[in-house]
Amino acid sequence: MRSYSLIAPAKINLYLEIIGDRPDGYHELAMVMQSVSLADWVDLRANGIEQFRLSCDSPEIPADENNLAHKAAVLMAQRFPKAYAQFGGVDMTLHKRIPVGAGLAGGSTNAAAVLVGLDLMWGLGLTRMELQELAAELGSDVAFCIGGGTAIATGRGEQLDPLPSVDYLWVVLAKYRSLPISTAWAYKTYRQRFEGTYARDTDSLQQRLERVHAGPMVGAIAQRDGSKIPELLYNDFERVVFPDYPKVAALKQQLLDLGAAGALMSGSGSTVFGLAHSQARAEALTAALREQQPDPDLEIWVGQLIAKGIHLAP
Ligand SMILES: C[C@@](CO)(OP(=O)(O)O)[C@H](O)COP(=O)(O)OP(=O)(O)OC[C@H]1O[C@@H](n2ccc(N)nc2=O)[C@H](O)[C@@H]1O
Ligand SMILES: Nc1ncnc2c1ncn2[C@@H]1O[C@H](COP(=O)(O)OP(=O)(O)O)[C@@H](O)[C@H]1O
Repeated sequence: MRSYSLIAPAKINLYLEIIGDRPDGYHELAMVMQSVSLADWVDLRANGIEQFRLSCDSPEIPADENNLAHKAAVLMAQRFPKAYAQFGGVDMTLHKRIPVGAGLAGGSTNAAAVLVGLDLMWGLGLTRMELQELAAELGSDVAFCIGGGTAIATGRGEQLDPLPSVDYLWVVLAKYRSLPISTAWAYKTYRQRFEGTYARDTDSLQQRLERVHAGPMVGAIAQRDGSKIPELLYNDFERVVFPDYPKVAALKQQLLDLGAAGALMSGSGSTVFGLAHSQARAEALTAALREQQPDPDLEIWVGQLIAKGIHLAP
């Protein structure tokens, strides 16, 4: 086929623990990642020339070679030069719905969509594992975005172990448009403020990883215990973001006060999400939040936790 439309879902982190420094300057993580129904659309159209071109409906992100989707296409061309020479490049169109600097992996999921789309277009037949290995070269979260769903993510975030779906839960996502947070800033600040706190932990890294695998959040998901999951949400990044961005902390409290079953900041922020046990409750929560905060700067989406990553548009 000469063109593909792919749906690229955002992610949230149901659990995020920073468990150590790594020699490569990154951080060792123990996370539970979760795809949500809020998604971008990524259109790919073969252009018959050896060039990748990108356009995007959001002025907030680069529409050039700095875009992570463009970087994904260049990586595919480098790895599969024969296919590139045979099929040529693509025109990529990003229809952005996922906010930027939101802790929702908007850039990562666009890059994942380009990897999956070019694999299909060029007939490469790459396995999930091969796609994830390419993805990890582009960013720590890109590998998860390929298959999505619910998964434990360790290492830099690219080592994945699938978990049973929690698609029986609903989510309300809320973010101040004018308040993006840089992932690099969040990690740097965490290191400055808390360096040594994980080093003082007497458990070895292996023991800490095992503890997370055997931890209550993973247990609740494995047992399909939807009532426990909202109580077990956790994110270390709240420790650096909340003191510097009190509006984000207040938003989480507001979601809880309005009856969210649980609430948490996603990734390095600034999105805060609330969980609900039904669509009706999620919509009631959205309406109550909107009524309390008519501020147009506050964007709110209602959605579902979903069991898939990149997929073809219907
Ligand atoms: C925090 C998380 C949680 O899911 O998500 P976001 O809030 O960005 O969505 C991720 O770890 C973000 O992953 P991603 O956005 O792919 O990160 P990268 O591009 O690889 O790295 C961006 C920056 O974060 C730092 N980084 C990233 C991952 C990691 N395990 N340790 C780090 O220290 C890197 O040093 C770099 O400065
Ligand atoms: N396709 C893309 N979509 C979104 N952001 C992108 C993309 N390509 C590059 N970026 C850049 O990545 C940075 C943040 O990315 P994003 O994925 O939105 O944040 P987060 O890591 O918090 O989820 C921004 O500086 C943005 O300009």
